[in-house]
Amino acid sequence: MVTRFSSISTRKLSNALKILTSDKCMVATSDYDDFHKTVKRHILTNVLGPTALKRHRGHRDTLIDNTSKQFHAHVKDYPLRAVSFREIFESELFGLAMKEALGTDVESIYVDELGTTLSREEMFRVLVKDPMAGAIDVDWRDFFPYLKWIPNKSFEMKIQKMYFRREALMKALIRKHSKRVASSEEVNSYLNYLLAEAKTLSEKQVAMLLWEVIIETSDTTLVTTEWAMYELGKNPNLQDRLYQEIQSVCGSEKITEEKLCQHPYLYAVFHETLRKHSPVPLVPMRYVHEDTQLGGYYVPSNSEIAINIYGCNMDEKQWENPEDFNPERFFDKKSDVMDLHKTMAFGGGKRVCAGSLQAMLIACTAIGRFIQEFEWRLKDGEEENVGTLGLTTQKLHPLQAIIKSRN
Ligand code: HEM
Repeated sequence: MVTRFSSISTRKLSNALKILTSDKCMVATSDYDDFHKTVKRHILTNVLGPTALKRHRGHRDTLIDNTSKQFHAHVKDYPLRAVSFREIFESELFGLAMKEALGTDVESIYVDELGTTLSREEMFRVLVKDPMAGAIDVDWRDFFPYLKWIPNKSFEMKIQKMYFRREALMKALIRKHSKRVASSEEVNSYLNYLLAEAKTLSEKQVAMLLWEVIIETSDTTLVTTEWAMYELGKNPNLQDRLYQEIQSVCGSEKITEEKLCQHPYLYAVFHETLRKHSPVPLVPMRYVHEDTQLGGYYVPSNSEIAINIYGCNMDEKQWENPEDFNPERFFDKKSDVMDLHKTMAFGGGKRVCAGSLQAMLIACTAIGRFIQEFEWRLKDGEEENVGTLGLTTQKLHPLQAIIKSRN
């Protein structure tokens, strides 16, 4: 399975397929070689570390403003019709991802290898939707390893085609935007940084690193924010409590990233969403280099073990009534903006998620703004729609909510 994709990010994805479910929370030696250290440094320096996040602040504000504008337009045009939250927010997140990776949102592009022009929607499918679906696509031979010799041509061709299209598109995007860099337009992007600072990387590696930012920015933050809005739409009391907090801190001003630290209840909603709907339910396999004793277990060297985040976050011994959505369990007036690891949602250790701060900034500001400006109620029948789909715990049925402008 690992050979279906060959990237840092898809290593993460494909590893997750070799699932070893366990009701124990296990942590062991993770694979952490020089290449991995270097690329993690690059992504933190240019995209996800605190200084880089300051540089991309304008893009995040645009994302929230654009989403809010579209919700207002929806309320004006169709006050009684449910809004499709995902359609709007997903597209704005993709725009942010493209700006961080390439310096600009891209409306369409001609791809030589495919002999066609791809629209923004098609790019989203090739770069985000298809790889997420492909990562969990089932090859029946995985269940019967002794039948591996039987060809499964249609499956292999599907995966290869997906891979080819993604590579071709990334190549086209890089070619086009490298020209802008060469013509010395002032562009603040990961592509510029990699071309200038990471000269030892191959073209393929640059494409992989850029794609990693695009897929990761577009998916998990959407999953978290959509589940939070579902829970708040379902629980008017929790929604009111959050609204009161925002009103008392912000009054008539809009909630911003600077003000987040004055909103302990908003943080509590965020953490509780990560606990109950952990977007990445399984952390990539850890490779054990040495014989190890761990939580009373003997773990021999050369084994691979998985961490079941969902299991940890829904463990009855750790959490009272784990099925309940109850932000109170995280409510702490002294809560710290950096306190992102109250749940296991971002993994842990050297391989801990590099994008946790960005995810927190976007999800909390978005949840805060959407509650500040609208009252949310689930569309009839929506409450039962709690199924998930995919490698991350994306809502199977995109959230449908009736929203009412508060002013
Ligand atoms: C709520 C949102 C998110 C959740 C729950 C999440 C969760 C995770 C988890 C569980 C891991 C594996 C950690 C481990 O192995 O211990 C991971 C890795 C990673 N995440 Fe996130 N993530 C989120 C958002 C993001 C965003 C927005 C980005 C950036 C664009 C990002 C970039 C990464 C990267 C680069 C890694 C690999 C780190 C490494 O291998 O050292 N994540 N994430």
